[in-house]
Amino acid sequence: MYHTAFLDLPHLATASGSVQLPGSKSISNRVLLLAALSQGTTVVHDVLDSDDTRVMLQALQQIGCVVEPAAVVAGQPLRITGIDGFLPNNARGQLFLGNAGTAMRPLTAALAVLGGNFEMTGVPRMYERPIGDLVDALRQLGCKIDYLKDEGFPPLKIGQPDFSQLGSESIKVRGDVSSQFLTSLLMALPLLATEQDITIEVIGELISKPYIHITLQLLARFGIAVKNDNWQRFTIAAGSRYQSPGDIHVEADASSASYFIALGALTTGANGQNGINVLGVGKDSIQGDIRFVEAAQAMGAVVQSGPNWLHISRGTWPLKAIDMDCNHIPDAAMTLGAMALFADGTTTLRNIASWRVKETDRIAAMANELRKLGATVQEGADYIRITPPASRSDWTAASIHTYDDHRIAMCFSLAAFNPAGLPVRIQDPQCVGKTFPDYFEAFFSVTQPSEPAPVICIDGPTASGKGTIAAIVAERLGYHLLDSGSLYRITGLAASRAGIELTEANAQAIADLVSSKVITFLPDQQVLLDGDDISLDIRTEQAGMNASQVATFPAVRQALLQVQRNFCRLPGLVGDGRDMGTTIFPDAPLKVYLTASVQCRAERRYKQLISKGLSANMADLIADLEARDARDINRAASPLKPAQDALHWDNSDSTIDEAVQQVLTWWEQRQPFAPVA
Ligand SMILES: O=C(O)C1=C[C@@H](OP(=O)(O)O)[C@@H](O)[C@H](O)C1
Ligand SMILES: C=C(OP(=O)(O)O)C(=O)O
Repeated sequence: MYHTAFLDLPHLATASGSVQLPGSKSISNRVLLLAALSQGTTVVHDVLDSDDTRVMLQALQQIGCVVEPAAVVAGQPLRITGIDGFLPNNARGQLFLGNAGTAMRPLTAALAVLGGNFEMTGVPRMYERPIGDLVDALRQLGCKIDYLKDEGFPPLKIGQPDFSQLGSESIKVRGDVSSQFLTSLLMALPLLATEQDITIEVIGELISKPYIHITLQLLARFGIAVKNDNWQRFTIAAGSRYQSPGDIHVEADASSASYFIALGALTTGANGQNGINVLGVGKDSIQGDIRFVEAAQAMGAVVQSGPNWLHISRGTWPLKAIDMDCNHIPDAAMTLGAMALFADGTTTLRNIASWRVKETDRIAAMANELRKLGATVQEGADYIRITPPASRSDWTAASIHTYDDHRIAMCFSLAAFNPAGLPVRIQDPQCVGKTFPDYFEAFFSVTQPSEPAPVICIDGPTASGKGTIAAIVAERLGYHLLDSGSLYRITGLAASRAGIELTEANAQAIADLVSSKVITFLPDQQVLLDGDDISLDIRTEQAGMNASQVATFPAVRQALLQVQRNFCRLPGLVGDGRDMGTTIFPDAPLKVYLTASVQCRAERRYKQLISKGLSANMADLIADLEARDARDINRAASPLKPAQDALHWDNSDSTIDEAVQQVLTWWEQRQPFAPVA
């Protein structure tokens, strides 16, 4: 996940390949709660690991469930041992539910029926998301729920219910603000339907109906039968008791699939590959958002599908504008808003009033951000109408505000395929953590830029501070990092570990070996070789000697040129070394040449050595640095010298922060985004 303040997506040209999507949020949080209420242990496979499921899991542990392991571990199932319909004595506490509607609402209903003493809290936006219709319905039953702040909104306080007046009348709930209220009752009321049937009656139009279908399907898996009379009355049979199904598998998230379905519809592939494969969810999905496929087809996408896969490629181009009632796909419909940027006319998305009470006011947010890109947008209480920029020159480079809404961030990544060749800035990219923490990594794994990904070169003499500064700049921008100075050490180490003798005769074998390795530079000078931490191993004296040996082999030098260029990947690269700007990336858009006086560099080295408890002598250090500079400057291959177009920074009297800030300012000056006010 990217934790940067913003993430710049360079202009993108093509997309192809496969993405395995993470688990469905809606299924994960339902399954976790149902397993928690059940008798027995449920083994949950492929559960989503994200902010929304983390708050649910934490809350379930607080109410007395045993969860093993305590948090999701990739590739491992979760074992949940339920409370079998009863809270432990004296169950109480404060539950933090972030901004997860699928945690706040269903847990409120379940705990209000079970009768614990709980405070239900969340992030500030959660306190603006309605819950009054659910509270009203639960109060009809005899549940005790108080508002701790504003009437009709969390935070809430749940107390002991009194079911003595419970009669045979149906429980009424409004269905036109959020279907999650009905879902919450459907999951909580089996706990009460031991002696008698319980009927829920929906008042007003039921929105987001397919989510009720998910709820009913999963209730059935946990042994609860519900009679559905035309989506108006739902009857839970007397004698209900939650029973674990044993193993249960969470399919991939159909709403998350929408971004990749759109990607397939928008793009052509590169290198003869065509289209995007989405793995983990397919035509048999129980999730309503799978019907986004039909909407994408209506706009021109060509989609093939199997039980748990989809293949999407571009069909009609430009896309066809549509006019669609999107009530059944409220989340995925936002992706249609982004696709509308590429349509041949005006697209209207209707019956989406619920957008206004989700992570943010999504109608207003989509309208604002689409306008920034050059679209003409009209919004109403429950619709949005989008006309794409009239021509290429009407597109503008936009810095997209994301309103702490994962879907805004994900939707607007698609704008990087604009016909105007413009990059797109996504602010606060970590908001995708709500449902798809690795969204941008997945996105970059199947997209290709129109120009090589941007590179910032930071060259300079030894001990000028370039390594530290490059690492911080890379971290701030979310870019990859290349510490080219350590590549010969890494090559020498890789060869010795593979048992290859470091001789000229083996030069090609060494070159092939290093080309096949995955080398990763992390901040704080950590280096990984195929995932193994080799940071210390490459710093030994032996590693230094091996490095000088392999550095004399032309085949190795040639291979390393390509290895270094391969670091230039989305979203961008910061490379530090001596010949980044002159030889390796001569076309880089920013080249910095960092210097510092010999005296100053020697002092830094001195302090470094002393702080590690090593002995040091200033005169020797100065002599060493001077000799090293002379060697670097005078060597025949790629000598140390500033590129002609490099910007110079003398680091003798500046702090690391100042140098980092300078590089970032130079970089920002090259971006077309309007400065953030
Ligand atoms: O039940 C669910 O899992 C959901 C229902 C929908 O909400 P509304 O019913 O409020 O539209 C949807 O937007 C949300 O992301 C998940
Ligand atoms: C509306 C959403 O979330 P929540 O489950 O919090 O309602 C969403 O994921 O788009």
